[in-house]
Amino acid sequence: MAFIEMVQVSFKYPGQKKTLLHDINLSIRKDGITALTGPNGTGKTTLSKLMVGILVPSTGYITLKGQKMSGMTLAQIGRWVGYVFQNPEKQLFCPTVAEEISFGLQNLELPGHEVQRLVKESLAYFELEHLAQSFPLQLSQGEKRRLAIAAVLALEPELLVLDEPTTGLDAYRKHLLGECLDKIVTSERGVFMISHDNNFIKKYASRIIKLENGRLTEYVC
Ligand SMILES: Nc1ncnc2c1ncn2[C@@H]1O[C@H](COP(=O)(O)OP(=O)(O)OP(=O)(O)O)[C@@H](O)[C@H]1O
Repeated sequence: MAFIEMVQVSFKYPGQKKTLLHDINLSIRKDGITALTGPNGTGKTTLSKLMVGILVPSTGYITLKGQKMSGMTLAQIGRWVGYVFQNPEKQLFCPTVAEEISFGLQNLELPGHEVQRLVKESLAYFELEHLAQSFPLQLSQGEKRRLAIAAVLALEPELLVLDEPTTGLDAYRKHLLGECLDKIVTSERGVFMISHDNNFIKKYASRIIKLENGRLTEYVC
């Protein structure tokens, strides 16, 4: 069964004349790394926001684990699907880097010592230990992106959706991110990423889809 299924989805922003996405049929399984690419402004971010319930289709419907997403709250969807925004500042809101990672874990009601262990592990993996007590919005762009990814990943979502995750990362950190995505896939979870980074896509994606003029095309890797 597909993890997320988009069926005949079309989308138009309120107040806009033009329909942005037309008759999208897309099945996302919980395996491998799917990359979504395509020209600027074609609606990739919009499509990803529909996939995670932030936006609602104008026509058509989306299912998550076989259930219609329209009947679910964002909190219910968020238990299974993690979303990392294109602009990491949109999701950083805590007073310190360490709290940014612990916030979601505390909401899962894990014991305190387990939260501390997971935060320490995340900080070490994303090389943010020296910034643990810093104010997130004062970090560099690359550090903010690493923190946004770390905070979502710590929650171990079954599907991780990332919008342009390599922006602001140097070659070494892209390599670490790629390894991390590979690890997610080997633990039977899935990754869906929007990216213009062709080298990164070629190296890590197992499936590439392209959005152009509001319609999807699929390429076999
Ligand atoms: N809230 C909104 N209201 C109206 N129009 C919007 C809104 N958000 C995005 N758009 C428009 O929808 C179109 C698609 O935007 P979107 O960000 O989904 O494209 P994208 O393919 O992800 O672009 P990029 O590659 O530049 O990130 C753009 O023309 C954008 O201006």
